[in-house]
Amino acid sequence: MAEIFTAIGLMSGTSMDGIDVAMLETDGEGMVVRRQNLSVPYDPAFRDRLKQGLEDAKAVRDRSERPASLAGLEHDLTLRHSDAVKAFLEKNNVLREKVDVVGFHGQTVLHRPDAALTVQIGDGALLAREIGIPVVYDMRANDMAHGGQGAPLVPVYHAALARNLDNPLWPVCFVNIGGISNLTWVGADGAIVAFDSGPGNTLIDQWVEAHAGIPFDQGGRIASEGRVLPALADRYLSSPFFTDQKRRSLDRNDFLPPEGGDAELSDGARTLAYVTAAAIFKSAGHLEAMPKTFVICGGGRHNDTVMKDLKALAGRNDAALLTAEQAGFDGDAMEAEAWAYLAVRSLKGLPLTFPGTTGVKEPVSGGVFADVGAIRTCPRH
Ligand SMILES: Nc1ncnc2c1ncn2[C@@H]1O[C@H](COP(=O)(O)OP(=O)(O)OP(=O)(O)O)[C@@H](O)[C@H]1O
Ligand SMILES: CC(=O)N[C@H]1[C@@H]2OC[C@@H](O2)[C@@H](O)[C@@H]1O[C@H](C)C(=O)O
Repeated sequence: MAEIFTAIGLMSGTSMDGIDVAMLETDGEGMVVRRQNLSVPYDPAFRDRLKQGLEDAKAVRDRSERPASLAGLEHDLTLRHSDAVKAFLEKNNVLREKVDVVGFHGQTVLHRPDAALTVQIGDGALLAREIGIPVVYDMRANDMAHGGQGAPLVPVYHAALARNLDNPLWPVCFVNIGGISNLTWVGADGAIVAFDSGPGNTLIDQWVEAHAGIPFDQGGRIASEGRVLPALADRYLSSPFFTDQKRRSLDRNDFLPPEGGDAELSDGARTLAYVTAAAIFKSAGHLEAMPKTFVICGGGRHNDTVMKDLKALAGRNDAALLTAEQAGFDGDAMEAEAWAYLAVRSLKGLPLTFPGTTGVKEPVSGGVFADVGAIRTCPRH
């Protein structure tokens, strides 16, 4: 019988809104039992420190470099993850001895696939010592070392979930609308193709923060009062990203928010909501066959204006559109669950990425293993 692991995943995504914690029992292959999850938001002051960290990271040329400001941030970020794990265990009455491994994403502060450079801050050894559970971290580096773009990594988990769908119309496409959006196409035979599909919530967040002083457009309400400005939408949708066959992953700063004079508040939010939805379908146009079922995950599915546009675009493509919950999943916990799943695959030496996901030359595993007392590269890579 395949070995079953209890794993916790930790995700701090490009939106920098907080830490998602989720637990799974899994063999790292087809068997996935989803357990509890918890979201721990960052306070505004820490979000500001993370944003500054992205600025400081622009000077980094080697992924192990930590200018003084980043070293301190990495330390504090790691302790926040440790607190999040402890809060999760306590809230759910889970003994730490019952958890075999923690998958730790850390925070991406720089992602330049064109320069084979991706930097996630997060000290796996410190985390393992703090929580007393082995940690697998730094899961993007080995992919890049083998010619991949280091992202997206969630697709292999999406593919495992796709196998649990009741009677879907194939091909199925999982869409994660986080700070950046990414999609995973799964064929009826289990084949996967994946890539980042364009800007997600980050532009909307940046726009409403700059012009209304709020972190995001709750429910897409501000957007619902505006109208789409075609010239502004086109400025984003005509980006070379959408025609570049090689570019599969994006950095948070690859798309920048509009200037203040480009629109008033609600028209800007409305236009960016449309851009978020349209970018997904524009990118899906590169797939060998348009999906028949879309499963929408990530924080962007809470934006009703984005969802309205997505439904209209799916309708025009004769596709069904489901939220993660309608498909039987948890759209907020999915990335954290994926990091739990990836940690188990890493322990087993199974591939995390494939030529069809990150563009890596051949399927590769990855991750660094930090035992409660020592660090080593994961076994069997
Ligand atoms: N109720 C809501 N209404 C509108 N938007 C929301 C709502 N809740 C969350 N969001 C959006 O979702 C974002 C967070 O999404 P999510 O947690 O999926 O991103 P992430 O994991 O940080 O990003 P990525 O997947 O790019 O790493 C918020 O910044 C916000 O824009
Ligand atoms: C470098 C990096 O952190 N990329 C993130 C980001 O956020 C969404 C998209 O861009 C995706 O490529 C990736 O995260 C998800 C979890 C992934 O690797 O699958």
